[in-house]
Amino acid sequence: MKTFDQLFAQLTETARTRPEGSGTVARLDAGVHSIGKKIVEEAAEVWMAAEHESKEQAAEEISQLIYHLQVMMIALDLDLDDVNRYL
Ligand SMILES: N=c1c2ncn([C@@H]3O[C@H](COP(=O)(O)OP(=O)(O)OP(=O)(O)O)[C@@H](O)[C@H]3O)c2ncn1[C@@H]1O[C@H](COP(=O)(O)O)[C@@H](O)[C@H]1O
Repeated sequence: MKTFDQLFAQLTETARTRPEGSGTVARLDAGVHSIGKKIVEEAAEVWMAAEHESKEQAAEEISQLIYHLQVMMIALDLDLDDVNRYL
């Protein structure tokens, strides 16, 4: 289990060190267009799970959406403060 900030720190480090086999590195290399499509897909899965599936499944889909949003943040070279200032 990890928090939002801990995941962001991990993904930032992954982007810096580029370990072999990392899905995050592959997503970053695929670029903003590809990451954006994945965000839209995961957002739809959150919606469907919220309406038609269990709370547990909705929570899992929400976690995946958060992951892809963080990948987009890193692709755009945004850090947590860049986003937090609008919360
Ligand atoms: N939290 C996540 C996470 N959430 C979602 N995903 C990815 O997003 C996909 C979303 O699931 P889908 O049901 O859409 O699966 P899919 O249709 O097969 O997706 P595609 O792989 O085809 O895009 C998952 O299969 C993962 O590839 C994640 N990948 C990684 N993480 C975290 O990121 C860390 C670093 O990951 P790596 O870079 O892969 O080492 C990991 O330790 C995890 O903690």
